[in-house]
Amino acid sequence: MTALLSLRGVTKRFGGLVAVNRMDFDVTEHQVLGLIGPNGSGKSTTLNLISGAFPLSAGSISLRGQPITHLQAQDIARRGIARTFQLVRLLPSMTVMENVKAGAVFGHRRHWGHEADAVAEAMLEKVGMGGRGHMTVGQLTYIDTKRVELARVLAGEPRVVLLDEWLAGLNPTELEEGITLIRSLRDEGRTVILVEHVMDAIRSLCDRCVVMAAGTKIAEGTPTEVLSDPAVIRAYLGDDDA
Ligand SMILES: Nc1ncnc2c1ncn2[C@@H]1O[C@H](COP(=O)(O)OP(=O)(O)OP(=O)(O)O)[C@@H](O)[C@H]1O
Repeated sequence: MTALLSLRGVTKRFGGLVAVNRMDFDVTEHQVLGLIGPNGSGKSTTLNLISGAFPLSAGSISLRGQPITHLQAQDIARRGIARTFQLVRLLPSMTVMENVKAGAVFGHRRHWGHEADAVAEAMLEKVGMGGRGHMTVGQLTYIDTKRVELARVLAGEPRVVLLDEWLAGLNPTELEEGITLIRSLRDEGRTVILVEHVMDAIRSLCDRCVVMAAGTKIAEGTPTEVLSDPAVIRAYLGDDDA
């Protein structure tokens, strides 16, 4: 299958620290790729490189064979790559509806006026926040801020959705709902890259996984393959415990 998104030799240095070291991987259409690894292994930085938040130190990233390596974050979003953040980023002075509409206006497929309203309503409904568009961000619970952030991302109709620990901190019922929601994104044709520590979610959602440790890819395969790989187990447990 042809790659939708490809990373080749992607490297990010912060001073003397190599946070991401020559990462190579492909994601195809309709795929959920799990990007996993211990804390500090470079997963969020990899998402930041894909979404254009940070410039690459070396390597290249392409979307449908077109280089996006040197594009600004807003241009990458316009091409159809959108992300959520580990620490949810919503505009606190705006209502839920206004936040989601911003996603519709500035996303991949731009919607204006009534059309933006309709898209925002539909996305709020999709994430279980229907009818709550009038609320302010300050009134929301933690899980609801996550839902609204996802609605904002989806309102831009991205082809590739980058989820940075979107399932973290959810209770078991919310987790089930979250997993169902992410699965529905793939079913409607989107490609998802999931940075996640919740292994049940990785097992039930991901077609493939890339495992990082200390900035480097140490394994790639199905969740079952990588989670039984001794190098992966060692990376999670540490050498002393393995
Ligand atoms: N803006 C930055 N400036 C300097 N160092 C950074 C920056 N962002 C990340 N790092 C460092 O890069 C390394 C990789 O961090 P990153 O957040 O990508 O890891 P992660 O795998 O997402 O971790 P976690 O699972 O804990 O979120 C860490 O050593 C981190 O301290």
